[in-house]
Amino acid sequence: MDLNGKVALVTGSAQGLGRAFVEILLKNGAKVSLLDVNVPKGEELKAVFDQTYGPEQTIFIPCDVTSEVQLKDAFHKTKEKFGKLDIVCNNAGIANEQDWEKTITVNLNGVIRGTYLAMEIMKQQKEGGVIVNTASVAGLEPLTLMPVYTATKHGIIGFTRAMATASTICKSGVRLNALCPAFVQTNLLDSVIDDDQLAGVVKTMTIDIMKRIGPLNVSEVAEAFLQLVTDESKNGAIMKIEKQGGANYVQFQFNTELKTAPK
Ligand SMILES: NC(=O)C1=CN([C@@H]2O[C@H](COP(=O)(O)OP(=O)(O)OC[C@H]3O[C@@H](n4cnc5c(N)ncnc54)[C@H](O)[C@@H]3O)[C@@H](O)[C@H]2O)C=CC1
Ligand SMILES: CCC(=O)/C=C/C=C\C[C@@H](O)/C=C/C=C/C=C\[C@@H](O)CCCC(=O)O
Repeated sequence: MDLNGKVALVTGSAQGLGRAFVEILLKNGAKVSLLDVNVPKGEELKAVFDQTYGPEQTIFIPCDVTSEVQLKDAFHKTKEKFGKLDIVCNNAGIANEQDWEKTITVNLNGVIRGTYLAMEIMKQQKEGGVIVNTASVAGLEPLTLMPVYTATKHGIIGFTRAMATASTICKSGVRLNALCPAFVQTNLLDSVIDDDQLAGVVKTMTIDIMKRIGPLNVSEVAEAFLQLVTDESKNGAIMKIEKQGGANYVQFQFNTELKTAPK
């Protein structure tokens, strides 16, 4: 997929991975709708992008992905402003095991709602579209310290794979993928490490692991994101990216017996 003239929407785009995803989309010629609950940071970033890419290439929409009204409105405003929607990245996420219900509503409900809103628009477009949901390695292997965060990321992967299969069966023209980074140097990672609520011995163990495998930087993950967005042959693929191992597609074991029609 050539990104020139394409229209994208990224949630959680005011900083961290979301900001990096927006930047690589802009660099490749796309117009981008930035959604974030952090309005000052979002407006500040919009001003930066206006300088580099011109005011017409982006729009910033204050949006809390846990609000159905706000998310619907943001998708509507994006379609109204740019006329179409080709790429959606449901990226907004938090790691808060104390307020675990909020973690579920942001990380899982927000991705599910964003996916459905994107499908509604894209399936009516001749050119379809692509949805990339930001999961995590924690969606493939549990994080001892963050069981609820782990559950949300496992949920994103299962949901995305199911939607991708349904999209193929219905010939909707929409591709769906999930991106699973290992540790990435962002505010989220810093907040987890600095969280003194986390258990001592397990925290030390996990931080040792983090130091050993090394955090990725956001631009490394953004390159993997771009690969998923532009490769039109990969509907349903789940991509894992680690500091040492780089980016690889995850192989899942299918129980073929489950796939045969009932006797
Ligand atoms: N940092 C890491 O080690 C990894 C992060 N991830 C995932 O990447 C995604 C982005 O995380 P980071 O860039 O690391 O975090 P970050 O904290 O640097 O950025 C997250 C952005 O999402 C926004 N946000 C949070 N709640 C929101 C809500 N309810 N509505 C709208 N926006 C909201 C924040 O304001 C912030 O701008 C998350 O889904 C996270 O789970 C996945 C693997 C590793
Ligand atoms: C306190 C340490 C921690 O859990 C940090 C989490 C930070 C970011 C969120 C997440 O998206 C990153 C996950 C990265 C996982 C990488 C490798 C895992 O296999 C480590 C498993 C460590 C464990 O058993 O807890």
